[in-house]
Amino acid sequence: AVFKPENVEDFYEIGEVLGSGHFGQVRKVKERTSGSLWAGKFLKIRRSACSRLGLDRSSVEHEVEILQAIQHPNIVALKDVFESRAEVVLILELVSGGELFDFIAEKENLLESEAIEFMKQILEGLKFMHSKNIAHFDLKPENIMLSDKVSHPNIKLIDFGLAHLFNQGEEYRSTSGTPQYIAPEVISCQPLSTAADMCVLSFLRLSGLSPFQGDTDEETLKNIIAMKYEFDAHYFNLTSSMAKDFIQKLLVKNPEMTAEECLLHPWIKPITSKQVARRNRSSINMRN
Ligand SMILES: Cc1ccnnc1
Repeated sequence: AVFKPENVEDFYEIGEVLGSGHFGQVRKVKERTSGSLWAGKFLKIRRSACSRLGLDRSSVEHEVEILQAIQHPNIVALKDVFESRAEVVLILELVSGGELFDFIAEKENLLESEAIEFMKQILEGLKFMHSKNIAHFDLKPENIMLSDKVSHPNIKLIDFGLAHLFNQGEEYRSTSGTPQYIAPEVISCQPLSTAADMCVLSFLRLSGLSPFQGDTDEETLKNIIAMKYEFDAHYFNLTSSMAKDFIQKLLVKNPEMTAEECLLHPWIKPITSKQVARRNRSSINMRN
């Protein structure tokens, strides 16, 4: 893919750092013509095959290809791509509501109705991605952001650096990801699928916890393989049985539900008014 060879600063005024990660930096940028605000993701590109620093260009092309393939209200939008000598800059939709993680952490009790609203939006984004045979593979609280700082923000999935587009019938193995949020099949090197995105998701949303958190990374990985987790009563005593049922159906080696099926689960899509009432009475203890 050819990216714009012009200098990004001719078109955008570079602002404050918003975040940084394995890839490089994300900075707030202002488009000079319109004054509109965006997020510039500055990726260092390897200059030579043997250098370890930076990303190789093909992985950046891959991330661009994936972002161009999925335009959805719950997935960060890609507007433009610039390339200079050693850097590629993705101009992304500015997501300024912070991480869902922090929003949840600040809450004493997250009402199940609030958790469900977040879950629904995440599932809509995942359902759309999975319908295009794309799995995120690095789904964790830091990569689930909120569109803006309002009372009912929209979910935006970001950072598709590890995402993968499945070609028909292709088997894909990867051991990248973040230890405490990795799905079991990733660690046991089984063929991956979009189900990996589903596995840890629900538990996280409800409690802001990684269900398998061990004292060290290998301890955590062992827990995941053993699928050893318990509903720590301290956190889940008030959670409705529907919510627990929802989690139990997902937090298994082969998650029983796809994103699409999750959206139909009674916890998310209540059938009767009684179910709605029961849900609104319960809340979820947040990790304190
Ligand atoms: C960190 C980030 C990424 C994408 N858009 N806005 C902010």
